[in-house]
Amino acid sequence: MAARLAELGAVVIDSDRLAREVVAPGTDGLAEVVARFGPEVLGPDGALDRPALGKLVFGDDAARRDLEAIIHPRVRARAAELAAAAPDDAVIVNDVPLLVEAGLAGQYELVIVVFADEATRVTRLVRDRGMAEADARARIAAQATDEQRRAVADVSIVNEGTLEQLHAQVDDVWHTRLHP
Ligand SMILES: CC(C)(COP(=O)(O)OP(=O)(O)OC[C@H]1O[C@@H](n2cnc3c(N)ncnc32)[C@H](O)[C@@H]1O)[C@@H](O)C(=O)NCCC(=O)NCCS
Ligand SMILES: Nc1ncnc2c1ncn2[C@@H]1O[C@H](COP(=O)(O)OP(=O)(O)OP(=O)(O)O)[C@@H](O)[C@H]1O
Repeated sequence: MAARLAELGAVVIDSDRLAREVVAPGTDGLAEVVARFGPEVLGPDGALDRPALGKLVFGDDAARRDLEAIIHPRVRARAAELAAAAPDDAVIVNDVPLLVEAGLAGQYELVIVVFADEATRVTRLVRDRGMAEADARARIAAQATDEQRRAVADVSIVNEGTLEQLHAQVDDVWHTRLHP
């Protein structure tokens, strides 16, 4: 979805990418994560061991909230900088997986939610990210429900079919709502 919007000309700000950048080696974000979770969350190369940290936080609400308190303010600050640096006439797309969880829906002019059944999401996480099924389910359990997402959506897209079907829906939103 975000990749297609970028092809159409949007300036995409990817929160997942920023969430990685703010804990890259040498950052104060990484230092805070290590102070909270211990050196066990570092790999031999000194970078964050993401699967290890994922095991700690998906299944432990307090730990996850602590991690979010370190990462989310840094992501928001960096996203604001990137948005401010975009050309005046740019269509800015913020790709925010935790839009509902972080209470950010009110910040944007238009909210597009992409829906897929839980079974489809689990299948994709296992197939495309090599995740164990139990880990995929634990991660989804830490997220908002479809109902909560529907409540904030101005536009709903269903991604249950082919990539071509997804692109057709995205193109339609682009031409009718984002760049009419
Ligand atoms: C726990 C971490 C290290 C696991 O890393 P991993 O490489 O496996 O996942 P990645 O960061 O690529 O996230 C992929 C997806 O997981 C889900 N997810 C990530 N963090 C969370 C969270 N705190 N709560 C619920 N779902 C989450 C989202 O759907 C996201 O798109 C990482 O997800 C993390 O740092 N999470 C906390 C920061 C955060 O909230 N990131 C989300 C975007 S701001
Ligand atoms: N219906 C589909 N059929 C086949 N491939 C798809 C489909 N939808 C998305 N993809 C592909 O899956 C990959 C991930 O898509 P995308 O980044 O939009 O997912 P995402 O939900 O944002 O992932 P994450 O939340 O982990 O960032 C992309 O390479 C995309 O092209």
